[in-house]
Amino acid sequence: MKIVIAPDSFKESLSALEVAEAVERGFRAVFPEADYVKVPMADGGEGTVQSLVDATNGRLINVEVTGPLGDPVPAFFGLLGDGKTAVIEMAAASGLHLVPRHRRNPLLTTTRGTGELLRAALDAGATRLVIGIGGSATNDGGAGMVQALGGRLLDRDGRDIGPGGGALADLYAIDLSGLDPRLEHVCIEVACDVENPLTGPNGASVIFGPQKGATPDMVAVLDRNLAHYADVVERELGRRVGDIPGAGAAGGLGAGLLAFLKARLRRGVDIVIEAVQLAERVKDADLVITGEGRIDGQTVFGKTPIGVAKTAKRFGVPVIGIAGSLGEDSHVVLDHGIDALFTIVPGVVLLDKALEQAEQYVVQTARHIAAVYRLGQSRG
Ligand SMILES: Nc1ncnc2c1ncn2[C@@H]1O[C@H](COP(=O)(O)OP(=O)(O)OP(=O)(O)O)[C@@H](O)[C@H]1O
Ligand SMILES: O=C(O)[C@H](O)CO
Repeated sequence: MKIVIAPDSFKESLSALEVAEAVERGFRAVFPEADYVKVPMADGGEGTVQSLVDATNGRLINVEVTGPLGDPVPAFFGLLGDGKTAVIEMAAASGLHLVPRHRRNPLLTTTRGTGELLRAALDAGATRLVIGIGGSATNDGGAGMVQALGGRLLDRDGRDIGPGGGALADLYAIDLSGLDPRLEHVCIEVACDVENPLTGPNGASVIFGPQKGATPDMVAVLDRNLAHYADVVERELGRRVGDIPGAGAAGGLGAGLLAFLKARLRRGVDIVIEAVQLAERVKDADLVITGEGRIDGQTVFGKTPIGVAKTAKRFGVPVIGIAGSLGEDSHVVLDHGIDALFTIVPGVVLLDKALEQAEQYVVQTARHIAAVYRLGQSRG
């Protein structure tokens, strides 16, 4: 019997590999001889680098880069087992968690560090870049990112504009002649955490500016600046990117990646499914187990368990989902390829305890699931 275990991480408690190992332990108590294939998964969000490194026997590479406010921060990216795919979470370099609340100011914060991570990935020999974007402290449209890669964003006097969403007001011309030439030959795939456009009432500044420290007045300036930025990009490069869903992700980094690096935006879980060759691994499985920290009605919108379930269903393989917690509408996932759903918490416990005990709870739940599965087989 072959069992594929392909969960996402449980945020704040377990990495995807840890979840998979715990499931295997629980199942082994009932099916000691089964063949277990662990495939740590992700959807482009936090934990994607770790999962893909774990799933492909790749390695984490640590690099110091420019943080959102210009101070150096320790960051990382993953070089996957194929030696040519690098995986980057922009938040590792330019994330909101890197800026203390009282210093949050998207007029000033920059994605320069994200560009530096991309450069480090090129230095490591990557020819394919997967970039998960979201959770940013920035609203600069990816301006800092392209500057770090050798692009020049100039004001009317031909000087480089400064960092942050505030300085975009000065942008007058764009010169990409100094852009790192290696970028010509790499394929760049971007997973956005949201589908917002660059500007307007659903744009990056209005929807996500406040969480980054923008006051209502700042939001107005930031939105106007991103609109100006998009106009200059269109005039100078002939690319119109502001309305593409995801352009507004990570403070407009989505737009910057599309405009300057000709990146392709894709659903994160689809990128991961491809990178870990999930179809190949599940096609002859008897059972697939997936899961994530919380499963609810939103899970069907591009989250890992559904991506995994759809892949398994292409081969008619049954799928069981497990979650740290189940939201009210979690049953919706039963219409999207998950055949049965379980939560791991054994009783009424405080969230802190649930997070802390997660590993043990997963083992226990997996053991119960395996027992039910055996029962089904014995009636066979
Ligand atoms: N072991 C656990 N027990 C109970 N609840 C958990 C456990 N682990 C995670 N959760 C709950 O699930 C929430 C969301 O976790 P989840 O892993 O689904 O993240 P997410 O925000 O959907 O991540 P992403 O969108 O990046 O995939 C956590 O904040 C936590 O409240
Ligand atoms: O970084 C952000 O702005 C949000 O996570 C949306 O992408």
